[in-house]
Amino acid sequence: MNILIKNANVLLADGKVKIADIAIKDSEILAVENIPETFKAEKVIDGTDKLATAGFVNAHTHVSMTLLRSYADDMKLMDWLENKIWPIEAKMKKEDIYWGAMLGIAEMIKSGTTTFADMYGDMDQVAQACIDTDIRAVLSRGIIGVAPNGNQALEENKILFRDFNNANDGKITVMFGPHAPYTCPPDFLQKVVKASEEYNGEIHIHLAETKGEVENCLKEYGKTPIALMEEVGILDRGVLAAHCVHLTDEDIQIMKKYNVRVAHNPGSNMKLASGVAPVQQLLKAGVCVGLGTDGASSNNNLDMLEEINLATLLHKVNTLDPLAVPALEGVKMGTEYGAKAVGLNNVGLIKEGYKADIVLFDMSAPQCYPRHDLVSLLAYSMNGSMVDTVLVDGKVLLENRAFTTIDEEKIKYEANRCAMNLTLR
Ligand SMILES: CSC[C@H]1O[C@@H](n2cnc3c(O)ncnc32)[C@H](O)[C@@H]1O
Ligand SMILES: [Zn+2]
Repeated sequence: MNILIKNANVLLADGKVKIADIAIKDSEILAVENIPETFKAEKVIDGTDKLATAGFVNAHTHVSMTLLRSYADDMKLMDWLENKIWPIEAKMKKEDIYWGAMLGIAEMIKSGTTTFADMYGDMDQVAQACIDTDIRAVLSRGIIGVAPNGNQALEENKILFRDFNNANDGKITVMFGPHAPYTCPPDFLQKVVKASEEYNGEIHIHLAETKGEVENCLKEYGKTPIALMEEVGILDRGVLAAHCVHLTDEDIQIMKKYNVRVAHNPGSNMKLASGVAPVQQLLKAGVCVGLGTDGASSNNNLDMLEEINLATLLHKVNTLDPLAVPALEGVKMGTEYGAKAVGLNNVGLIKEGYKADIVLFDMSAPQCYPRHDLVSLLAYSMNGSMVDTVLVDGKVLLENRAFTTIDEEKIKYEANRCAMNLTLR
């Protein structure tokens, strides 16, 4: 379908905001500003008083964990995982994964996210939710190598790859998802490397999230998690690494050498008291850093604009440098860099030839005045509930804050029913 977005404040690829039109042909942006006279729109969207940005890329989440939102708070990572999360996840059925994913996807679309990278079990259900909502996603089957079903989980990741890589008109891609070095020992990770070579798939993994993880890794293997991944061959495969909080200077050099892409999760790292990732050093070293929410049980929402805001603030207070992660850098981490981090080259910018994944923010609220600097307003003043219109792959999924294709009330009802049943099992 040909769509014309008219007269919007457009955040352009050079970081400047200009009033412009955007022409969309099928799934792609045909032109920005200089629209060909021959372009005939079948639908016109009025962008007056709206800010148009590329859709946010949530570079690391576990979307079905929306069912566990507010279930276990104020705990450290391993206590949270071992004593609350893993026991209840063991009771989750396919239906729970599906409706948890539908709820999370609805929340993400409504707050401007158009792509997410996910790692969980029963990923065929998450893939189905992506197909039913038409969001873009990079899916991996989370694999706990030390669990009795570790080998089976790896087989399921292969099946996920076969069934869903490039599915839904290319909107779904698949990676391999070994959970972490502390749940996947080196001999198991070598099997993952082999599978990723066989399928030509990249790897999504949690790395160096807590001090305890790094200390244990040094004790057991004499190497940091990053150095261990280099030794095992994981880094040769193309890696999306979640967290990367506790890094040495040598780790950062290794990450740069192998082009490891980072999903920084400031909200989750703060809530689980994991620490502050060295984002300024990573960016300075030329490492690609995107942003993620992590799951809704450690955040506790999937609002990427909040994550952008947290990233811009956290690194200033941590380094005592007001120039740490400026507004535009935060927005790029949530869009352009996030897209690269999850392995998508034509996503994350409003630019000719890029995928038409576009968000229009309603700028009518009092906190959008005065308009000295719209990027500043986006990073420091606005919030996800100002999202008015969302397009993914040139299709309008949200218009006037309402879904065009999915039933929000049904999703909330079913997800709540699943969550309540789950706690009774
Ligand atoms: C095996 S599927 C993925 C697995 O990861 C768990 N998880 C959620 N958040 C985190 C985190 O911050 N660090 C490590 N693991 C996390 C999730 O509950 C699933 O069990
Ligand atoms: Zn995670």
